[in-house]
Amino acid sequence: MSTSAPLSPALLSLAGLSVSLGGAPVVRGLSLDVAAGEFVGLIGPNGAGKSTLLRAIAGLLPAGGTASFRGRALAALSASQRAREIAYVPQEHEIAWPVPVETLVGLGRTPHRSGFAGFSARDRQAVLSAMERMDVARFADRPATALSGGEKARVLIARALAQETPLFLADEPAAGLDPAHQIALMRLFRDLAGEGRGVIASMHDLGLAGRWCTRLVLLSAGRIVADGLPAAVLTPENLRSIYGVTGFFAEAEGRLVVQPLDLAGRR
Ligand SMILES: Nc1ncnc2c1ncn2[C@@H]1O[C@H](COP(=O)(O)OP(=O)(O)OP(=O)(O)O)[C@@H](O)[C@H]1O
Repeated sequence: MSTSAPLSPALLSLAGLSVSLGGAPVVRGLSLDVAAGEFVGLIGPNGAGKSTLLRAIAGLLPAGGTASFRGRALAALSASQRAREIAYVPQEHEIAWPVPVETLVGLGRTPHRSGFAGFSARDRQAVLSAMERMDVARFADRPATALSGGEKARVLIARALAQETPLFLADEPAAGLDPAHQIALMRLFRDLAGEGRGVIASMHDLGLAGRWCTRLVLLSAGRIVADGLPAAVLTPENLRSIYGVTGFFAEAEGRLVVQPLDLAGRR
């Protein structure tokens, strides 16, 4: 029997993960491995459990089953150990205090700093690089509350990037961004995956998901109903049965183009 190791060992392994909210099961016995180098788009209709799953992986919700990171139980990691491994960008872009953008992005370095030590050259470089990658460096001194919705979203992604974690989780990160910044974000996530990190992002824009993710995981009612290459997941049948829509499918520049067209069953 062959015992050769898999080519890409999993960064994240979920087995039988379950989460209940308000007494109701929302994520139901979900198993999933995500390897370094993958940009996974988590897709599915409203209420499918995407945010709940991301929040459970980030350690913000108690979950049943097992979740491990590079073979270690996530539950055994301290909050700061976990924050050095996994960054999470929430769906809400609320910023409570008028702190300068650079200070807010600098909070992403907290898990790497000890006590009240100042910022190291490495910390400053990580903050600057994250602000540049998210095109917010020109706002560095501006209060983070004095930004547009999309700019705030980019600042919060920059804060998570500054964490420099092997795994990056983002809940609908493309929502509210203009097309150029959406595509720049998709390119960034592909680059992070190319650097050997793992990215899991929930997405409603099936066009972006189909075109840029290396893999799609389709959730419905808390369960995975399809998992694989974008073209294998975004099929006419899955669009109809899971989303209740018809779609236009094509290929451009070697990658999938998907555009939802109408409610299924309408003429
Ligand atoms: N605190 C709560 N108590 C009870 N049910 C909840 C609670 N929070 C969320 N839910 C339910 O859990 C289900 C999954 O919610 P979740 O936010 O994970 O879905 P989602 O796939 O991210 O949806 P969306 O695309 O709308 O963001 C929904 O049916 C939601 O109503």
